Amino acid sequence: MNSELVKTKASTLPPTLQWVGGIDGFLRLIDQTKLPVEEVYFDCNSVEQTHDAIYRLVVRGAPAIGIAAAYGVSVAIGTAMKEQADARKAALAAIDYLATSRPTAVNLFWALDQMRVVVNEATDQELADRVLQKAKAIHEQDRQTCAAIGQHGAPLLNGCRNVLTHCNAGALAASEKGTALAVIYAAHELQPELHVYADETRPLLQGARLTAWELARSGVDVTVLCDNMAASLMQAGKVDAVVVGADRIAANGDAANKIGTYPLAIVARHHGVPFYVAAPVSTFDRTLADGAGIPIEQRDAREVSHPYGTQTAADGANIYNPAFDVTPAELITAIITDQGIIQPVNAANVAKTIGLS
Ligand SMILES: CSC[C@H]1O[C@H](OP(=O)(O)O)[C@H](O)[C@@H]1O
Repeated sequence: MNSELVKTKASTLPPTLQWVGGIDGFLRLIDQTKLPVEEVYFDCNSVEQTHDAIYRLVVRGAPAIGIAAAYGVSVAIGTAMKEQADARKAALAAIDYLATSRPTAVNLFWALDQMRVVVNEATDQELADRVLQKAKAIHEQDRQTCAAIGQHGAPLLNGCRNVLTHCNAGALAASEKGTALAVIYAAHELQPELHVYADETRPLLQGARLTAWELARSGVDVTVLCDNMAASLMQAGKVDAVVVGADRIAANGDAANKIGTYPLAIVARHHGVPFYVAAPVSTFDRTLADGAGIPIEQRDAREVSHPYGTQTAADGANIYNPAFDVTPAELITAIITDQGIIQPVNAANVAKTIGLS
């Protein structure tokens, strides 16, 4: 996409996900596998299409896949009604099926657990309507959550000129604004000169493709760099802070995020650069004492060996493709949540901020 086209684009972003119609409606997603070159939509008219959209990262990012899965339960009920099948049975089967789409982001399971409660409580007559209303409520709650994360986090970037981020934790990873980018958007409103370095984030390039697209469309000055360039940038004193998202945070503050986050935290600590994680309370997994138990998604080898269909790894080579890594709490300066700032990052402060339940 040429820079002129980007400059003429509206600063508002298209909705990451939206429900179209009533209880017999469908879930419409912007197809993130096509961005930034094509702005096209992927409609989920079945639970299988919803599961596929989550697995293929048509929709991605911890909050967004939770919201998509919630709507996926409504899609399953709509299908059952059309087929005159047992809608409650279909909804419960959809919840179990959608839980198999991706293992790391706890928001997926947090959302599905809430949907299961509604499905079990609703009468037959109110089932379809109540499930859809719950999915919409989770969607709306996330809008508020992202805004709160932005407001809590912006002051931490006071005086920062250059902020580095990894992957995409923006509007495309949530309902709108996102988590790490919500902080950046809020800081940018106060400091229009704020500049962002976006790690391209191999192998799927969420930073180059999605974060740069969001920020450029939103009028935030952004520079894309290869992941292996971040260390020398910090060594040169060109990074004032790092802000990233998270997919699952253990009770002691250990945080799973896109692969490549952990080395970024090490380098940031070595160079005295503040390292912030931004995440809603729904990203915390209270059942895990530390990050050792966080399931790490292993993805298809071809994402590494044949990026975008072009073979780059030699035949006969094995491929290692974990989608996430875990950054220990002691390397995180603060966790920015919708309920406030966790700093220093330890189990006591996590429990105080997110509550124990
Ligand atoms: C706001 S959560 C975003 C989080 O999710 C991304 O992973 P993926 O693109 O595989 O869904 C990445 O870890 C982001 O930080």
